[in-house]
Amino acid sequence: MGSNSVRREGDSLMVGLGETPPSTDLFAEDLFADRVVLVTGGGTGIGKAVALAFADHGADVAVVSRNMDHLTPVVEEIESRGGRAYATTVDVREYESVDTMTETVVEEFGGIDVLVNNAGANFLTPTELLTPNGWRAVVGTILDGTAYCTLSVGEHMIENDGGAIVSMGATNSVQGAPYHAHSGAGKAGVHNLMQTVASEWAVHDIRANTIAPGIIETEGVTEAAGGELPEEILQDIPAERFGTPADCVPTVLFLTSPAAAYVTGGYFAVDGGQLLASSPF
Ligand SMILES: CCCCCCCCC/C=C/C(=O)SCCNC(=O)CCNC(=O)[C@H](O)C(C)(C)COP(=O)(O)OP(=O)(O)OC[C@H]1O[C@@H](n2cnc3c(N)ncnc32)[C@H](O)[C@@H]1OP(=O)(O)O
Ligand SMILES: NC(=O)C1=CN([C@@H]2O[C@H](COP(=O)(O)OP(=O)(O)OC[C@H]3O[C@@H](n4cnc5c(N)ncnc54)[C@H](OP(=O)(O)O)[C@@H]3O)[C@@H](O)[C@H]2O)C=CC1
Repeated sequence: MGSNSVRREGDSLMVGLGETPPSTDLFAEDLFADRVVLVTGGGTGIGKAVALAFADHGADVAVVSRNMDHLTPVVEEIESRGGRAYATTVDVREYESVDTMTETVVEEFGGIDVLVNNAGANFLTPTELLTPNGWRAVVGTILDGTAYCTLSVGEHMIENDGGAIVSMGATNSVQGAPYHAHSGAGKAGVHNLMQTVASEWAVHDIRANTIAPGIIETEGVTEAAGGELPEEILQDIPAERFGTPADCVPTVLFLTSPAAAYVTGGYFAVDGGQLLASSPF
């Protein structure tokens, strides 16, 4: 436990910088009962943790991405826990593919109440070596993909009188950093898009927020970083550890639950303090 953690005798939960407890210790079991949740990129990393958590709190969960091999185990895991789940493939860079996905999920579950735009892509490269195709592969996934899913599912939410959207941004969207030209610009676009959607679609009872993970240990980010996350980065993270997918889960659940009924257009860093400037002294 860190020195700034608080624990009273007999408490099971810390309120300082500690390990994030499982969502089942934090939220009501039926928080998302009768709700349908769509998680893009829901077969791996953060998306997988989020999809499983929604199911643990009663939601019917659709997981979508390009590779069914990523999705099937998540469906099986949710079903083995007694939940309802569905998977279909999509390439979020293609609008037609996204629209088919939306129709398929609506047909399967009867609607979509929550959209989690989690599908993402990244690799680190000096900007002068970034090819147009490399730019498109990453920005197409992050920004076009988030926009396409938001437009397609949003149309459905407007018809159905409301919903909640959460998009995965990243801390690199507010602070440029070497080798992040495509990823940082794409994530900045995601943040701005969510603000616009929040302002326009409040009238339709739709909320939209952005979560900005810091560095969350997943296979995806480790590969994007070239195979290893350099330990030196920890010097810039006040929490003194990398994040885990479980650290991101409660913020996603909170923002898409009725507890956040007055929260829209926001930007929520889940980064162990990574965005804070270090002291020059
Ligand atoms: C330090 C800690 C920081 C840590 C970082 C801090 C956090 C940052 C915030 C974000 C973090 C994350 O998103 S982490 C999540 C990362 N997860 C993922 O990336 C999973 C999905 N990724 C993918 O599918 C692939 O990696 C990706 C390349 C993006 C897309 O695959 P595709 O099959 O569509 O594309 P490809 O045909 O392989 O490649 C398309 C073009 O991109 C180029 N390209 C591909 N990989 C390349 C590479 N490593 N370097 C240069 N260029 C590359 C290719 O040469 C092609 O260009 P041409 O040669 O010109 O044709
Ligand atoms: N881990 C980190 O440190 C950080 C992550 N993030 C963001 O969090 C989100 C999850 O990342 P993380 O869990 O780490 O990484 P992963 O690589 O595990 O997740 C990316 C997911 O996106 C899916 N995906 C990629 N391209 C497409 C596409 N074109 N169409 C549909 N699905 C696609 C992948 O599935 P498939 O291959 O089956 O298509 C995969 O499930 C991403 O948006 C990422 O940018 C933000 C900041 C930091």
